[in-house]
Amino acid sequence: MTKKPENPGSAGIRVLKTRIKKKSGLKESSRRWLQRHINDPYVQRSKADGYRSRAAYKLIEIDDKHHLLKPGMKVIDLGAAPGGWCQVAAARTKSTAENPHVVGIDYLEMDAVPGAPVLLMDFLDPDAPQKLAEALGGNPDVVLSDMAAPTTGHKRTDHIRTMHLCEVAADFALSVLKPGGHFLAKTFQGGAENELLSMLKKNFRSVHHVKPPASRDESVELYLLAKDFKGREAGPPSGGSERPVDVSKDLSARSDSEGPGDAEG
Ligand SMILES: C[S@@+](CC[C@H](N)C(=O)[O-])C[C@H]1O[C@@H](n2cnc3c(N)ncnc32)[C@H](O)[C@@H]1O
Repeated sequence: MTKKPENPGSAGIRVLKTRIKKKSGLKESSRRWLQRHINDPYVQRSKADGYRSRAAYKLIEIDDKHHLLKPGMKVIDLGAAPGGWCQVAAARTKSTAENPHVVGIDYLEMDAVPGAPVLLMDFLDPDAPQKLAEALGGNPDVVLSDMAAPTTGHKRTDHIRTMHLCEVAADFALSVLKPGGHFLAKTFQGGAENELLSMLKKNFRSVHHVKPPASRDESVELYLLAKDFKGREAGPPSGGSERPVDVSKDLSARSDSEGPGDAEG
């Protein structure tokens, strides 16, 4: 009888476990992080299912509930590496290597995902919007952003940087989305995001926060989901008179579970 080949994911987890044992010099906090990572059921599942990241399940869970991705849709994935969201978006929109309609961008190199070419560049580079439009060959139906700024260890700084990425992503979505399109972006709880929410509410028919089960309870991470873009003829993105938005009301109104704590990567 032939021996069943070992799942490459299980091998990876075994290597990590050995490293934790061997690296007695590892800082306690890093040891705890690694231990939590390898014991995480989503990490184990992602290895078994062939996903590049546990983050893939966040998009799967959000899409299962809110129905954003459909076959044939054009999708832009901001902050794509290592590629979990690209894999999910390509599979659900039926984007293929021959006819790709999912395009990602990240400044970190990653292995190619069939059906989802990824631009190796900083999204904050002024040329990025043009390059993304060229690579996609038209306007997207969905703009996804899982971008997170590299952590500095200073929570406030990390928070401000990631919120800035979310705001730039929202401006981009407003300038490229097709009418009826959707925008999903990582954000953090407790930020001064009234202005952003107000701008999204003017331009989309439904805006709320979601916290998929795969997003760790102890993480301040949340996703902003803006559905059904009204279209650019609805007026300039931040034009008109602004009305104050009660963020706490918005958070409690969302349908998914939530939990306070640190940001997750
Ligand atoms: C949480 S990871 C994304 C995980 C991804 N959704 C997945 O499923 O594999 C965040 C990514 O955002 C990228 N990122 C952060 N700032 C960026 C920027 N200015 N331009 C491009 N990518 C950026 C990081 O390099 C990182 O790979």
